[in-house]
Amino acid sequence: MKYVIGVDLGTSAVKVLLVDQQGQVVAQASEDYPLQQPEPGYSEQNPEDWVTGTTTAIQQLLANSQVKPGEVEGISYSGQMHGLVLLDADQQVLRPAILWNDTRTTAQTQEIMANMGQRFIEITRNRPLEGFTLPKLLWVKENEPGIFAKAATFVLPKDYVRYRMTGKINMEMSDAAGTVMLDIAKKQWSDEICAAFDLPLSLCPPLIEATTNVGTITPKFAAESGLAETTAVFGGGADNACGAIGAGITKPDQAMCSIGTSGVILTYEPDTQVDYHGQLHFFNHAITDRFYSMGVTLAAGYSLSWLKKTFAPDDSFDDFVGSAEQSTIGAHGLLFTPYIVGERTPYADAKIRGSFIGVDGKQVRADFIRAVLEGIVFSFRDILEIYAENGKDFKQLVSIGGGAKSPLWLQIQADIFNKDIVRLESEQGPGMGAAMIAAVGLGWFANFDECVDKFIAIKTIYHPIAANVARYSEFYKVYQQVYGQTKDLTAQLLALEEADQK
Ligand SMILES: Nc1ncnc2c1ncn2[C@@H]1O[C@H](COP(=O)(O)OP(=O)(O)O)[C@@H](O)[C@H]1O
Ligand SMILES: O=C(CO)[C@@H](O)[C@H](O)COP(=O)(O)O
Repeated sequence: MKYVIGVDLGTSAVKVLLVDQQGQVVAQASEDYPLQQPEPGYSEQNPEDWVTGTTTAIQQLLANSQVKPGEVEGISYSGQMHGLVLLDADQQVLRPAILWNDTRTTAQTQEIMANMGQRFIEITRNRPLEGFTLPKLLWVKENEPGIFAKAATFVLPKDYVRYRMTGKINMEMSDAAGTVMLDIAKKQWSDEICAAFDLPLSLCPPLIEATTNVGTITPKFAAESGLAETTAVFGGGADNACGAIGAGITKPDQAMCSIGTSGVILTYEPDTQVDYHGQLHFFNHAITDRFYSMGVTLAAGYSLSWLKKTFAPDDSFDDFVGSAEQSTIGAHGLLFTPYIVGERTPYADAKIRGSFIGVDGKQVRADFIRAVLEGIVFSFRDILEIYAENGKDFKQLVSIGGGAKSPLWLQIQADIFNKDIVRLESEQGPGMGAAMIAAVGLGWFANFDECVDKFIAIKTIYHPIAANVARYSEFYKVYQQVYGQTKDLTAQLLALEEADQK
């Protein structure tokens, strides 16, 4: 038998999948790691935790499956995007990684627009948001000059893990797009952007495609993980690009809804013709020479995890989420906005914070859980509205990520979007996408479409219920007003809190 491994380097955990040639998940394992938030708006992880977690998860995977290491023909990766890993000339990590949901870089995003303006958007096809990598590099340059002076190169989270498994430093294209230092149409580092911010081009590592075979596992990593030294290693992709492949989003008019730590509505783009003027993110796909656009809710699964950790740490996730059945549509008049770490789409606003609106003495815990589930999906509806304004209407969305485990949440998606929601056999889209990259890289399939036909299977389709759709559209009208009416209030509260921390 022959197998591939997909490594999904998420924000909350690394998840590894062992997949056979029929696309069956033979075994899976995962390892959690911590997130450090030393100051408001900061979000960091220790790259060593990713390597240790991946090593342990692979050991468990091989032990659980009884598969012989030599039968694992290939391995590839899906990685949380944008995180800055700075390396010195000896490839040593210089500081903790600054993650995608770290919003300390508002000043640098403003600097970028002031310096390059529209030209920046033309090259990168994105606005310079706090989460992207370039503002993080500039933050280190300005605030930690001693560290920056030692930096020889930088990589992204999954590229670092791949380096530790192979000894080769590269950056893969779909992730490189999320640095906003790439000319995404030319697929080259932008010397214009590097020059504008006085960054040496030598900082930017060599680019590879998702399916590029970068070599095999080093003897050291083989000894630590139990993998064979013969296993071929492929570039991998940004987690949303991999999620799209794992959800079978390989053609126009298909769309995905992902609830991981962040939340994403994404569609495939065949070329660079469409222009969302930076309102949506626009990146190179893990499918060579193709693209995707997406809107991002910064705290989707994270809002729910925060609620559970804070108020019900001992409940199981299934029980906690399931208890929202005891509430009703609109959570007895309670609305939640999921801006608990700021927002990206449709409001590029690092200072906004979340709200519960309509708190009433009659409400119970189930209403608060329900309001959080609904508020997250309302924020996705905001993204779908941008697509609709640009003439894109999707018949159905494929739902993936940890949030797709909940039948209640899937029905809420169908009702708030008024669209069919597809649940797949495996909700682990990014990990499956990573395994599919290895399968295509190995030549098991001529292209991703062939691999999708073999590997992806629908489990259930959730259809919108007309009465629920009508009721939710009334609540959505109120939800749409909350951002404007809470923006100043939450900014004042944040300023008071920040002053208190100093
Ligand atoms: N049983 C469940 N039902 C609904 N949502 C869940 C469940 N378990 C976890 N989640 C949500 O899934 C999120 C994690 O999803 P995952 O795709 O693993 O994220 P990441 O890739 O960012 O680590 C959590 O933040 C949580 O809100
Ligand atoms: O910043 C983005 C996309 O631009 C996030 O989607 C990250 O890529 C993290 O993903 P998850 O950990 O939520 O899967």
